[in-house]
Amino acid sequence: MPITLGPNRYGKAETRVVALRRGTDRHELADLNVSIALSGELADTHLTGDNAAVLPTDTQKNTVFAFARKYGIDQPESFGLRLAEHFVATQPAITHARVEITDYAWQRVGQTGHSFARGSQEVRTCVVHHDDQATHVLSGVTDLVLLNSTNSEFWGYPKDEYTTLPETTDRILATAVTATWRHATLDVDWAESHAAARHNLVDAFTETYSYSLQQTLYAMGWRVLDKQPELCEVRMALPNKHHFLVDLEPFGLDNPGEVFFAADRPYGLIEGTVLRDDAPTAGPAWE
Ligand SMILES: O=c1[nH]c(=O)c2[nH]c(=O)[nH]c2[nH]1
Repeated sequence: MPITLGPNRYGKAETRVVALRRGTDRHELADLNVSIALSGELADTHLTGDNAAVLPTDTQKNTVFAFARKYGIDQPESFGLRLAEHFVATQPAITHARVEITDYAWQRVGQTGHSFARGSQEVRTCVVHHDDQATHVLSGVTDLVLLNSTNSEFWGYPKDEYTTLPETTDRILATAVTATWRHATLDVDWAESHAAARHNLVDAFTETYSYSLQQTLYAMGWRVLDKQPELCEVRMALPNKHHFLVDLEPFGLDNPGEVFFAADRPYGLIEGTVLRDDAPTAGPAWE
């Protein structure tokens, strides 16, 4: 039976780089987690152990640190593009580079110019795919935790012999947004575009009177695409962070929607894509 090598890629995952700009007393801090995956003509190392085409993952890690020093880290997207283009341009066997970056935001605290605090779990994300055919950039956010304490209903769903969930016309709607959006062009102000997308997601969440988290998901993706012509597709995963009304009757107390049990699992997971009809093809962007 013939057996062949299938798709493969390799690279250094999760290089944690912190870069300080000390130009003035007001330091700039970038804190990234960078994962590189290279692919191309890599059959030999798999089939015979010939490493002539295998730039060590250790070298890839060193390149991240060297580029942080040489070029600084401005936006994760521009740093990712620089790395992806470098590996494809300098390694003859490498035809495709994927660089994934998580950007941990630090907020300034105090008046020193050199003091920072990490607040929420929220992180900024980006993925760059680069080969000689095309370059794709995805940007996003994970763990953006949002809650509406009213303006959410859930009813009208099918009921079978296993259904116990009561219909509700007033509930808490809470989620931790993972959203990723695809850029239709590379001519983008990355910082501005990211801030706008986050803002549009939050606005749509807060302003939508919701009959389901699915409806809210679509409204969020729609708002981003409606306001941002540079983007063509938004993918989201929204866990439904259930808040169950606690029965306080055994204690002789009523509970008019004021005391909840915040369950952490299981949770409903609502996932979906919103995209323009004329979105350019995604190619390997989501791989
Ligand atoms: O917004 C919701 N969508 C669902 O699909 C669902 N299922 C469920 O039990 N509660 C909810 N809420």
